Amino acid sequence: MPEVKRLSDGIFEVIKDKKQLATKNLDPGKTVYGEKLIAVEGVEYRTWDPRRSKLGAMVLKKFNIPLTKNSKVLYLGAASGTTVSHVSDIVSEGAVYAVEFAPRSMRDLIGLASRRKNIHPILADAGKPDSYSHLVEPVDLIFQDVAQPNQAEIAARNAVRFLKREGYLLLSIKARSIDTVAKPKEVFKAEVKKLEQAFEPRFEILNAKDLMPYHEDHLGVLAKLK
Ligand SMILES: C[S@@+](CC[C@H](N)C(=O)[O-])C[C@H]1O[C@@H](n2cnc3c(N)ncnc32)[C@H](O)[C@@H]1O
Repeated sequence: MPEVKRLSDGIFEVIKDKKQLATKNLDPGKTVYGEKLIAVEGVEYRTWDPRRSKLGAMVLKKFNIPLTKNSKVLYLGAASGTTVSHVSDIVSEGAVYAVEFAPRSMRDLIGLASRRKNIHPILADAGKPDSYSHLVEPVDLIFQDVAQPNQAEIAARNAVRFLKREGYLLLSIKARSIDTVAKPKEVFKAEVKKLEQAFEPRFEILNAKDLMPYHEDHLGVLAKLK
């Protein structure tokens, strides 16, 4: 019989044959991307694969993920909604504003949002927050996974527009999207420095770690507005 251990608000570990990350399924009986459903004491959980999710990897790398069931989240780079669906489970009474600019992914995301009322899909370029400012309320957390050369700048533009004063930024930085030849460590150092110094608003970095062994050459960053 599997057991469940709570890691933080809405995030669990299911202990069966081996430990698995999981969230409580907001849409019982349904899977989103081929993950497993596990019932424990009448509650259904969906397993969460850290190799398919930078946020999942950050949980396992002991980032303190500042999400609660009431959190409002701006999610930049939603793709087809793999990780968005887990955020939707976690912020069960909050909201996820999911921005994605690829129409094919947006179709999947709209399908997901039709079953999960806390997901608000937005077809837009995350680098142009003015184009969706009428659709998004002030948020407690911005999660960004866009794999673009100007990742830090995109984060700052959205933070100044949407992040509450005490809000958090969780960022996945992909070294190869910024510089294909430089050493990832050097790229990470420069990006963290940008977040701290280059833009208004400036960020205080609370945690920054690579996401190995789940994602190669990716840095996870947790930051707060200064
Ligand atoms: C690495 S994938 C995201 C995976 C997703 N976060 C997950 O865990 O399920 C990056 C996504 O960001 C999207 N993207 C890249 N640049 C973007 C931009 N400027 N605005 C909106 N979406 C963008 C891409 O189309 C792609 O779907």
